[in-house]
Amino acid sequence: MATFQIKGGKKLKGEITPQGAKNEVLQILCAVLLTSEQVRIKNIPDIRDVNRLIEILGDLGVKTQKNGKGDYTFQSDDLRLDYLKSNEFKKDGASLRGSIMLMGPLLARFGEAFMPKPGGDKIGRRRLDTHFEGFFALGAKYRFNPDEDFYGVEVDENGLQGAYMLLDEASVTGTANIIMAAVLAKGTTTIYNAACEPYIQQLCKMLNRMGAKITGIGSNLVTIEGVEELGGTEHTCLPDMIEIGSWIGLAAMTKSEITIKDVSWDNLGVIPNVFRKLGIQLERRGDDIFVPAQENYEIERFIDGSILTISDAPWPGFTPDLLSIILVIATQAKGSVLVHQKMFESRLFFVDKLIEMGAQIILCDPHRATVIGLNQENPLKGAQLTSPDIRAGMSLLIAALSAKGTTVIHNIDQIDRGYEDIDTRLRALGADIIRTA
Ligand SMILES: CC(=O)N[C@H]1[C@@H](OP(=O)(O)OP(=O)(O)OC[C@H]2O[C@@H](n3ccc(=O)[nH]c3=O)[C@H](O)[C@@H]2O)O[C@H](CO)[C@@H](O)[C@@H]1O
Ligand SMILES: C=C(OP(=O)(O)O)C(=O)O
Repeated sequence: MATFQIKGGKKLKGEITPQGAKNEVLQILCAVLLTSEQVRIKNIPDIRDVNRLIEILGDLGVKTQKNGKGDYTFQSDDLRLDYLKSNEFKKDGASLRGSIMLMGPLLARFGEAFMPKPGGDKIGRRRLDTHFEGFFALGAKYRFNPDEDFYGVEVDENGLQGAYMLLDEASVTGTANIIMAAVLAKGTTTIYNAACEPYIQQLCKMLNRMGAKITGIGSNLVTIEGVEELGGTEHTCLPDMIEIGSWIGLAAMTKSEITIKDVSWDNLGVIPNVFRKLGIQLERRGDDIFVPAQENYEIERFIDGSILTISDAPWPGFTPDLLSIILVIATQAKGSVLVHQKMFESRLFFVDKLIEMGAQIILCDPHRATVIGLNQENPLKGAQLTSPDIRAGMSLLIAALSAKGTTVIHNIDQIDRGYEDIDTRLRALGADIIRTA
C-alpha cells in the first residue's frame, strides 16, 4: 500500500491554487442524469472519489467526453439501467459516499432507483433517513429485496408529486438528493430545514440554468416548482473550501508564507474568521488569501475571558470537514481551545496519533477534545502513522510537515480520495515529501 515519507520542519513558500470542490462536484455529476442533453462541467478535480463517480456514470451508459483538464461533457441520452442491479455497481457504488445522490435524479427521470450501502469515511454512523423520508414525501415507495441486497425506491404510474416537507436534519447529500428528485415532480415542493452549503447553492443554480424553478437558494427554505423536462447547460465548480482551509492550516503550522489563489472569498462564509480566532493572520488580496509567515499565533478567548470553543454546524455554521485541521493547528498555537465535533462521533480518535507525536490533547469524549498549544516551542516529532479518514489524513500530513524528523503515513489512499496530486503540489511549495508505491 502507498505511503508518504515526509521530512518535516521546512518552511514552505509560494502560491497554490485550490482544486474544484469535491463535495460540489459529486452532486453536479449526479445531476447530469436529469437531462438527455449535453452538460459541460469545468473545474472537476482529478481525485479518486470523483473519478469513480465518472466511471459509474460511464458504466450506466452516460456518454463522457474529456475536453481538457478538469473539463468534461456528459450526455445521458441512452442509459443502461440494468447496470444498477449488477454486482459491479454493488461494488462501485459502495466505494464512495457521493454515489447515493444518483438516486434522486434516477427516481425523477425513470421512476425507480437502486443503491448499495454507500461508502465514504468511517467517521461514525451516517444514516440515510433524510434521503428516504424526502423521497417518500414525494410519493415514492421503499423497495427492498434481500435477494437483491440493494436499497430501492420506486414510484407508481402517477410519478412524483410535489409536497411540503420539514427535514429531520439538514443533511447535505439528503437535501441535494431530494432537490434533484423534486425538480421533475408534478407541482410544488417546499423543503424546510434544507441544507444550504455552497455545494447545494451551486447545484440549484445549475439546475435553474437547465430549466428548473428553484427559489430560496442559500436559505433553509427551498421551493421547487416541478417542470416537465430539463435541458443542457455549462457549469464551473467552485474552489474547494476544505482544501483552502487545509492550506491556511499548513501555512500556520509550518510558519510559511503562502498565497492561496482564486478562493472565491464570497463563498467561504465563517471559515476565514475561525482561523483568525486561532490567531492566524490572513489577508484578502483581491480574490486570493495571503497568509504571512508567522513565528507564533495566539488563540483568542471569548469576550468574557473563557476558553474558546470551535464547533461544527450546518451552513452557515463551520463545516465539520475542517475541524480536524483546526485541531492540528491548535497543537502549536499559544493558548487552549475546545474542539467540539458535534456531527460525527468517530472523527476525533485520530488525536491519539498527534499525542504520539508530542501534542498536548485531552480527548474528553468522542465528540470533544481540549488542545493545549505548544506555542511552536516544542515541535511535534516524526512518527509512523496511518491515515484513518480523508481529513484526519490531511491533518496528519500537516503535522508531519511541521514535525522534527521523518514521518511515514500509511493508507494515503484516504488522502488521495479528496486531494489532487497533493505530494506534487506540496513539493512545488518546497516540502520534502516522497510517495512510495
Ligand atoms: C459527499 C459529501 O458531500 N459529504 C459531506 C456531507 O456528508 P453527508 O451528506 O453524508 O452528511 P449529512 O449532512 O447527512 O450529515 C452529517 C452528520 O451530521 C449529522 N447532522 C447533520 C445535520 C444536522 O442538522 N445535525 C446533525 O447532527 C448527521 O446525523 C450526520 O451524522 O456533509 C457532511 C456534513 O457537512 C460532510 O462532513 C461530508 O463531507
Ligand atoms: C467526510 C467527507 O467525505 P465523504 O462524505 O465523501 O466521506 C469529507 O469530505 O470530509
